[in-house]
Amino acid sequence: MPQIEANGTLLNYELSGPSGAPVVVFSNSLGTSLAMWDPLVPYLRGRYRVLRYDTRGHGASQVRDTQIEVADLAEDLIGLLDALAIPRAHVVGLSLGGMTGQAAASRHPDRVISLTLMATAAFMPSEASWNERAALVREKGTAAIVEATMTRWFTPDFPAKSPDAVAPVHAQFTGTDSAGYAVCCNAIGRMDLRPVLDRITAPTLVIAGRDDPATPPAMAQEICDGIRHAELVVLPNAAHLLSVEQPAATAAHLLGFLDRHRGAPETATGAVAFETGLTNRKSVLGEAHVERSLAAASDFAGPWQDFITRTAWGEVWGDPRIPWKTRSFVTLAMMVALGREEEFKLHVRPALRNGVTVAELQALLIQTAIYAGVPAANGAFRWARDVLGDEIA
Ligand SMILES: O=C(O)CC1=CCC(=O)O1
Repeated sequence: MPQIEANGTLLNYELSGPSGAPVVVFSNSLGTSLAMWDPLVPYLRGRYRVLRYDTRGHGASQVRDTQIEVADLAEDLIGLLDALAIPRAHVVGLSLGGMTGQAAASRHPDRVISLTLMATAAFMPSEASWNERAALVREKGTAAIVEATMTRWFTPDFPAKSPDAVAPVHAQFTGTDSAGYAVCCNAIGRMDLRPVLDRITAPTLVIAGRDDPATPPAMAQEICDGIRHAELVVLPNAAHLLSVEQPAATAAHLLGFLDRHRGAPETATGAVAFETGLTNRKSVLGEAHVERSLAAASDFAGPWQDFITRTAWGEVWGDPRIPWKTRSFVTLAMMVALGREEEFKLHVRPALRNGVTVAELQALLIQTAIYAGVPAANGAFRWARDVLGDEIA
């Protein structure tokens, strides 16, 4: 993943999605990385251009062991938009990321199309307790507090029920640099964003986890009360890391909100440059496959590759009115109905990358039996097994 200098700090970031679509920038929580958004991002693929980055001192971004304030983290976010020549974006942040979002939206209202604040607070006392936590982590590392943290971040039954969702978060936490974590704790301890909330003009969605002991719904209500155009959603069966514990519900609220404040015309993309199509094609089908296809194209097939890249991948997959997850469903269903084994197999893994789950794939193939016939569905189950093997057992 690339690094870029933003506000004097090297930030690790990832930018993907149709180049004409509005940008949604995601800011992570304390002790995680941009990978914390993995369960949520597939819901947006193809409909929005997703920018995620590691907060400084986290993930693969630069660690700077100097005193900072939450305002500095906000300037990092704005600096990242500057460095990538993005004039305005939808800003989404969870916990520390939500504090960064509040600070960014109050300091730079003209850069924020909309603001989504998840499991966060404008004020989180006490300073002394944050300084104690910072000192403990400096001395013993994040591993010393990881179990207590996971207890706050997820509802009691979730880790046993969904170990695959919790394991990456656990690893991100223990992999976080001690100094990077500690300076952010000190900044949270000193933070009080309550007096600047009324400077936020962007429409704001605040999402709280009903069972979050770290930033309970009362803190979300306090934010809502301070912002002019804010709406509150309290998610059941969710603690602090609500986008990991309840990705589908979180995505439904987020997408509904973003779509209402989209900030881009709802029109087809029309003629687009080859480069735009190439970006989408690689993003969906994978870089290696696309490079192989282009390299294998002779003088005879070259113009065909060019046509497919510009039209199928630029104009059609690049039209943000239909999310890539939906396009994957439709493509797979059409390939079953037409009996196109090669193209079906090509689209199975991209569909999973676009957020289709194995359970949804199974349901889709059963549905094809109704509309395309039992033999077609029968073949498709075999093709899916050929591609996914043990993964679908
Ligand atoms: O560490 C926690 O449990 C709560 C928290 C505060 C800021 C953040 O990002 O997480």
